[in-house]
Amino acid sequence: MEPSCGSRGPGPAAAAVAAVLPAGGSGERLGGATPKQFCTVQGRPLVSYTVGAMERISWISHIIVVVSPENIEKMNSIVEKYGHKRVTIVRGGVTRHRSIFNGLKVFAENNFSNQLLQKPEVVIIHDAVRPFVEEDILSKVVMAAKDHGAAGAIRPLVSTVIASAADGFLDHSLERARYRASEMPQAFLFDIIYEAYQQCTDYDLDYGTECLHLALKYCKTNAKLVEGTADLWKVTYKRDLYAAESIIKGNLSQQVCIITNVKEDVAQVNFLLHESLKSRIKDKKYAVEETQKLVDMLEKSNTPLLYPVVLISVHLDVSENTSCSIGMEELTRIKKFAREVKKKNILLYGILFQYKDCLLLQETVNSAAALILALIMDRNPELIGQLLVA
Ligand SMILES: Nc1ccn([C@@H]2O[C@H](COP(=O)(O)OP(=O)(O)OP(=O)(O)O)[C@@H](O)[C@H]2O)c(=O)n1
Ligand SMILES: O=P(O)(O)OC[C@@H](O)[C@@H](O)[C@@H](O)CO
Repeated sequence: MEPSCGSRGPGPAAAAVAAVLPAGGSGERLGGATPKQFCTVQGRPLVSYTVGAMERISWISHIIVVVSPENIEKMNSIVEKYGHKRVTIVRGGVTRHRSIFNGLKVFAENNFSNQLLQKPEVVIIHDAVRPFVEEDILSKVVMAAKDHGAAGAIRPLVSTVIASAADGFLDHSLERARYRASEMPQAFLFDIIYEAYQQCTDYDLDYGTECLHLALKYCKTNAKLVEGTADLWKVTYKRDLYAAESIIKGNLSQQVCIITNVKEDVAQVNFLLHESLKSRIKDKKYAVEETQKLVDMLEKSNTPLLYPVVLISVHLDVSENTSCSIGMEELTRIKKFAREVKKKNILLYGILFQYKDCLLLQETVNSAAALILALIMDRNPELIGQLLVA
């Protein structure tokens, strides 16, 4: 008997779109005691970036994060600390498919979680360890799922796929151009993917890796394949975590608020420094503020600091004499202050800008700008409170 795999169109009770993020794995291939979805990048768990990416999309009505039973409390604290909304945490299973199935049940079975959420028309399934997902690809797979029942992001293969014979020698290889790597996000009409999971065998649940396959096998639904972007990759090995950190730092370093003090005698230096920085930073805002006042502002703002905030205090030494005008007492004060604000997730660095010879001003400005960019990019907590000489 043909399984009833739900209608192609949205049911009357259908809400908009929901997302299920499987985050219940142990991350064996990455190694270490902490499952990769909870490994921190810039002090923030990887899963929080992925949840944040989904939250930024207003038409995703609900986000289901599926975690193993022993990590439910940890996930609850992440949701609270980073102010995540529209999130429901669900108990995972021993395999990825079982976790995803559990995530879907929250929309269909009363007794599965303490709240039955309105069934979505379309459900996105996206690995929680794929943090770099943008609205464009999500919109494409959702629209394709609405039209075709299922859709998934794909990417060109980097390596050729080969088949090994029982004796461990090459049996045959596949013509790489005819194949693609199945990535995430994927999207399905809820009724189709839920029916597929209800129909599938334990073997599928325990050994399968492809949701699109379940929709085809059990609901005769050929998923629409959507070309994805290069940053949809999954954090699997340690190198992937380093790559994720580098990308996140790079993104953060393009958002800079340049604070300068207001004293007239340094207006020229401020202007030149801004000019030198603005050619190298995409998304910059300017403000004039004293460092302490800025720290107080950050402290009083009740929005959680999702990332370490980099503050760079530029100390101008315009004295005529050759020796440095900043003594050990001031250096110690700066270091102490930096340690204090570090507890508030603020990384404070110092730049000593010695402006003695106007002929060298532009050179010194460029050196200061290069140091500032390096500090913003590197965000090394070991350098806080140090005074680097431009
Ligand atoms: N029982 C499982 C296994 C995996 N996943 C999730 O499915 C996604 C992709 O799976 P994978 O990369 O294989 O994660 P792990 O199983 O944790 O990795 P490994 O195979 O290296 O242990 C991850 O977000 C992972 O947390 C899950 O929700 N439940
Ligand atoms: O196989 P793993 O459990 O490592 O990761 C899951 C991936 O297979 C899956 O996310 C994509 O291939 C799309 O199905």
